[in-house]
Amino acid sequence: MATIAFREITKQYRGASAPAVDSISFEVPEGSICMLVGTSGSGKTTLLRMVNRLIEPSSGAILIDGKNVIDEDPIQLRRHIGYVIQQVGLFPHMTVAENIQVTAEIAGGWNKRQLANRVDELLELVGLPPAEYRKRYPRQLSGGQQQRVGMARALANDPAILLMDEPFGALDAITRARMQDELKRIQRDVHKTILFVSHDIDEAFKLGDQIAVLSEGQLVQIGTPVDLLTRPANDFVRQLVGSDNILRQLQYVPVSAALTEQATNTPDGKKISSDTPLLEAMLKLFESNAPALSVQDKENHSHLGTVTLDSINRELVQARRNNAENIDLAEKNAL
Ligand SMILES: Nc1ncnc2c1ncn2[C@@H]1O[C@H](COP(=O)(O)OP(=O)(O)OP(=O)(O)O)[C@@H](O)[C@H]1O
Repeated sequence: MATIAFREITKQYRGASAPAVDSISFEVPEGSICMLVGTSGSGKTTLLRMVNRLIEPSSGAILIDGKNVIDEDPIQLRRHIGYVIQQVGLFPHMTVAENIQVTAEIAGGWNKRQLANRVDELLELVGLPPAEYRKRYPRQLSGGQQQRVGMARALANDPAILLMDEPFGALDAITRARMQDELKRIQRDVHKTILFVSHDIDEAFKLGDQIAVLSEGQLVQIGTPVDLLTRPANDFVRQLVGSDNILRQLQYVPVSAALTEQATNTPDGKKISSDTPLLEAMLKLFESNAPALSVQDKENHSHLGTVTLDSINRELVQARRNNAENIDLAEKNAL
């Protein structure tokens, strides 16, 4: 596992009037997924590609476990960082197995049997039964299957870091949702530190432990999905993440935000974990016809309070009010 730390990282392309990435600092904790979102041209890909030095920074530092990537040999560095892009880039004349093992072969240190075992293990991991897919050629795969092979190839060397640049951008909505679920499942096993560029805010919410919002080369806000929804730094973030969108609030804000003050037990003992989204709590209240649910700490299961339809409604109204006040404040400040 590895931590990535950006320290005032800047990229000024020659001849450009402003930096593409402008003194950005933040950290991606090891084993977490950080989503990079923002409008087109805001610097997401540039930031991502500076990590494996496909693009050289103009100033600042990128530290991987405290070591500046600039001090590393770029080829060595790339062997330890998986890279997945939209145009998967499989070699058409090589089988699936050959495409996957090529990265491990380049890195060296594997014998034939180990390589074959590794390929099968990775194919299993990405959900392609080895016996069926090992010998196929890329043209015999669907777009989603090619993307799975791309993932397997990126994981072949067991890198601590994965860089993903709109990997699912070219897939239809259903396949994309399936790939997102697969990535979440794989991440539960492999615990990589993942930096993921996305144009799809729902994808960012679904996958991100953190979401970094970029605009014109600057980091506007970084936080958890719920941070961004409930405390957007400005109007740009509010619009981008849809903080006014009630359904999104219900989907992502946890019940712990809507506790009633009285920490009393519910009469029939219906329980719910504190990280359950409001929407799920509402459905459970409707389904069970219970007046309230007991909210339990997601770690130690202690009783934190209760949640009711009223308390959920109160939270939503309060969130709307906060949003309206923030808009007023932003407008006043702009005058
Ligand atoms: N090689 C380059 N030379 C000069 N300018 C570049 C180069 N690559 C990117 N840029 C500029 O840098 C800025 C940031 O580009 P970048 O591709 O990082 O943005 P992005 O947020 O990934 O965009 P998109 O979402 O459209 O892919 C843009 O203004 C782009 O025109």
